[in-house]
Amino acid sequence: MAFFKKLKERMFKSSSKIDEGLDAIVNDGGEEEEVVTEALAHTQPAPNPIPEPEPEPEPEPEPEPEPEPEPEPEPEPEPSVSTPVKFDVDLAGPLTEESAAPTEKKGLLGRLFGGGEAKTVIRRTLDDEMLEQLEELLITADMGVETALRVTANMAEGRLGKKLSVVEIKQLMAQEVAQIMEPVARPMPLYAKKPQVVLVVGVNGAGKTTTIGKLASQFRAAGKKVVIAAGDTFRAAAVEQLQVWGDRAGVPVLTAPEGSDPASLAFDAMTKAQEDGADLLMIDTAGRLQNRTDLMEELSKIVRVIRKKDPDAPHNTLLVLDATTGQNAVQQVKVFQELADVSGLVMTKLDGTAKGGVLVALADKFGLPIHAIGVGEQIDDLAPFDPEEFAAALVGAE
Ligand SMILES: Nc1nc2c(ncn2[C@@H]2O[C@H](COP(=O)(O)OP(=O)(O)OP(=O)(O)O)[C@@H](O)[C@H]2O)c(=O)[nH]1
Repeated sequence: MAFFKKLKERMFKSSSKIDEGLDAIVNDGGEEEEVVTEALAHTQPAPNPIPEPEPEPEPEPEPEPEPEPEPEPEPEPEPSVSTPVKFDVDLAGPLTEESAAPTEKKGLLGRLFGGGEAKTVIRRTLDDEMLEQLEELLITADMGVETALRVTANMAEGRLGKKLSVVEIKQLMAQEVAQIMEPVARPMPLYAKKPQVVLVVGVNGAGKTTTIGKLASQFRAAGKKVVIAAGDTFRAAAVEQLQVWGDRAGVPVLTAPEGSDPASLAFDAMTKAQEDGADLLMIDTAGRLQNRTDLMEELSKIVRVIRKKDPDAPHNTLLVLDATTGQNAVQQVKVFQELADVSGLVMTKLDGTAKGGVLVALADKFGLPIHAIGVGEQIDDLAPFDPEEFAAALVGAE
């Protein structure tokens, strides 16, 4: 729950983009409606229930053959789902005869008892034009055309012609996004195997080093013994940075001289991790995509070498992606799937970008497990991926 608050704050750029877009869409052709809120319920102006896809069949008042001669006054047929009255009822509790009374009566009653407060909310009828606008908005949030189409089509199912407010659209959107992401939300699997080898791949600057540091710290806090191998031997700065993270996490970092063979370092690290009885060995790698053939050769050599020690290694190949690259991340997944046997994704830098929607596109397109998300540069700014929380933070829903 605490992380959700942080996630919402950090994903402000993505959610405010969607927020502003939704305001413009609903205002364009929407109509003001008056709703009555309970004074003590500090809710959004219009937390009307989202219209259900299928209209509920009206409950037929069954004429019960009562043995006792007690003529019960039957309730009036219910008002339509999207009236302000229903909203009041929902806030007040279960539907009762009194609470199902028409709007004016309820509003008056509310006012008489000092509890009702009239507010206006803008609702727009969901039609093809509005759907197209919603789709465009999601595309600008980097969700990609196909995924944006899928989300809006699911939102529309059984709801065309219904009136929706911004708050309701957000809830609906969050619901559909979460549904797409649910199947891929899986923490990195931990095996009994010692050491479990985690190969970390991704382009330069994606956040590999930072992610390794954060993960190492979390595993260590969970009582795991971790060893890190600074496999990007081509950049002295990368090695130094990893050492800093290792120190922070209290985890040993194995390094090799600049320009030396990363596979040889990986082999040494594997030997050390085995000798030390480490639970996890995390291997950082270079990310120079400019020369794909070299990179592929380098990665496959690392894999070949560590397999001499354990034929099942690496047990996980994590692809780290930078959210600020937006749709470009889609291309990166394709390329790294060719270069390595990617088993899961970590998306970094979801803070400070309006392109968070790309993670939805990745979930939809590749179905690869999403293990964690990064929302800052501090050691505790990496969290397991929770689809509902992510979806709500992305669209700015409660
Ligand atoms: N805002 C933010 N910055 C991040 C996040 N993750 C990493 N960074 C920053 O991104 C920059 C690059 O991160 P690194 O971990 O060095 O990336 P790398 O993939 O190891 O890059 P190379 O060492 O160049 O291969 C650093 O300045 C990090 O502090 C995140 O979740 N949010």
